[in-house]
Amino acid sequence: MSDDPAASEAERVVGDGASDAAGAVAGAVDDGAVAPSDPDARVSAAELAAREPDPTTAPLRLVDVTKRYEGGGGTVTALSHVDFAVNAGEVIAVIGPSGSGKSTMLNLLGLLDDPTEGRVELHGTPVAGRSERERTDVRRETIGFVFQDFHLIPTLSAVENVRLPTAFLPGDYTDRAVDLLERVGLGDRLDHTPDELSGGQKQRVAIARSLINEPDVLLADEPTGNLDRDTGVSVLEEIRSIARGGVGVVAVTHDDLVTDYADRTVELVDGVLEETDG
Ligand SMILES: Nc1ncnc2c1ncn2[C@@H]1O[C@H](COP(=O)(O)OP(=O)(O)OP(=O)(O)O)[C@@H](O)[C@H]1O
Repeated sequence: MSDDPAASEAERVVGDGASDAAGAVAGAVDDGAVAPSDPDARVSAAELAAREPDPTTAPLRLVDVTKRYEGGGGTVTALSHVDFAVNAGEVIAVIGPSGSGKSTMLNLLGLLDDPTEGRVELHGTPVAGRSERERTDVRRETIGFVFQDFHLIPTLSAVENVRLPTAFLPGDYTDRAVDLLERVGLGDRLDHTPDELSGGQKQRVAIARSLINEPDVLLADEPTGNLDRDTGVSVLEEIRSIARGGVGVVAVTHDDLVTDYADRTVELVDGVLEETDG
């Protein structure tokens, strides 16, 4: 971690990995239709991904994961034998009542905590056994984070916020940050600070920032929690478009709007994961 609070915030929420994000994001506008020559066979990329998920290549996967917390009040089983794979191109909503294990699941997917039993796999490779440094690197290279309250640095402009995770890397990522902001419709707000942006615009900046490392998976914690319905819709359209570009998205939510936009919804009930019809 850096002593610079702005850089530390960037490390906390997105890490500093970098490769060519712009190309992937530029390609994320297609809505995923394939096989156009046969309309009856037309199917979205997400449907394809969801239809035949290959666990051995899923970007991120929980395998028979149980998570227990030991505390003053005894043992709490927050997750029980959870199997879950995030496939490229799909948006998955995770719902469930308070205390059902959603945050615990998101922390495990974000490699921020370890399961008590079972394993977390990245592209078929277990995460366990990696050093903290390796884990941090792999998190930065693989996973983007989006939060309900955006986690933007108030003193920095939109461009500076987006390129912040690359602060420790050689080279200048300004052009890429600009590309990403244009991609999310903020090409005319590049120099605005967060307090000069609407809630939806702030979330778009946060989404652009989450993509600067070209992640395979986007983990979103209540991404529409602070947005009105119309703004939520436009942010969800953006998230779905990003997924169609090949990113797997997991959104923990209480918002029915998110489940409307999800390709599938899973529900946690007392730490047990169930697939729903939604
Ligand atoms: N560090 C901890 N120590 C002990 N128990 C914990 C800890 N973190 C979570 N728990 C317990 O694990 C269970 C799952 O918590 P979690 O935060 O994952 O639920 P949640 O579904 O995200 O809830 P909410 O919707 O209210 O945020 C709860 O019973 C909670 O009290």
